[in-house]
Amino acid sequence: MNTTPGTDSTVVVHPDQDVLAAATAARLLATLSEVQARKGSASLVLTGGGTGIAVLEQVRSSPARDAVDWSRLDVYWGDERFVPADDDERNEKQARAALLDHVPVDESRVHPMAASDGAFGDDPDAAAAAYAEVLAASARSTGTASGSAVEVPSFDVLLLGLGGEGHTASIFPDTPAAREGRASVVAVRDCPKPPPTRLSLTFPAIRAAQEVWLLTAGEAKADAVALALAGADPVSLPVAGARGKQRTVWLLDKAAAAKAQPTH
Ligand SMILES: O=C1O[C@H](COP(=O)(O)O)[C@@H](O)[C@H](O)[C@H]1O
Repeated sequence: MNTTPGTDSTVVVHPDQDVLAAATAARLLATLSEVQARKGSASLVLTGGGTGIAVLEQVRSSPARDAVDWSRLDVYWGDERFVPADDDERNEKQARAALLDHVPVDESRVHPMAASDGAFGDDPDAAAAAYAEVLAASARSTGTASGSAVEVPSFDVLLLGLGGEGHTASIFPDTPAAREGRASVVAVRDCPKPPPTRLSLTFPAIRAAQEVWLLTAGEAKADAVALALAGADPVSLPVAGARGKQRTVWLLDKAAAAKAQPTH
């Protein structure tokens, strides 16, 4: 199926989660190496979640892994669980175990969000403000995304997962984060999915990315996918509000795509 819910949106459906993860890893390696060939370096925003981490594991084991020059890649996160640095729930910890500890990234170009036992202590608002400043500083050195409402880099590829209730990054339905229009990063409390306290990019930051890729698998996501592709309100279904400046690509398995309406 290949639907076009917005001008440059594409839906790609794979038979199952294993094929989805392997094909998305190949797509990611090809895209990042092409961006590096064109611009010299590339930037990637990582997601947590089952499919996002499975993609990183597939990148790690790919024979084409070194098509990307890992030392010329800036790495950011779209959201983080605000827990101690060594907590297994941390998106950074999972991404490092899946990929980043196994490739020669330049640590000065890897930009994790703070942990709850880090420099800002147990203050998620201070941690969010600090990450906004990290993004603003990167934007000042590499160029702010044109037309962006917030000062963030023009991310080349931004990966997102989604929850069955419609959250993406850590923007949950009907929350202040879903209405945020000025900040690039916010603290999120009382999340319905644990852990309850998180940090998240906002819609203006997500929409500064050139390409947004929405990755998900399984029938538990099918209703949210179908509603988003049908044009749901992003406040009540945040994943409907995630889009890239150039492209928005939905990368799904059959079960997650099962309720979506193809346009051709
Ligand atoms: O908590 C989170 O969940 C979502 C989706 O995860 P999944 O395991 O249901 O696919 C993820 O996108 C987000 O980054 C993460 O913090």
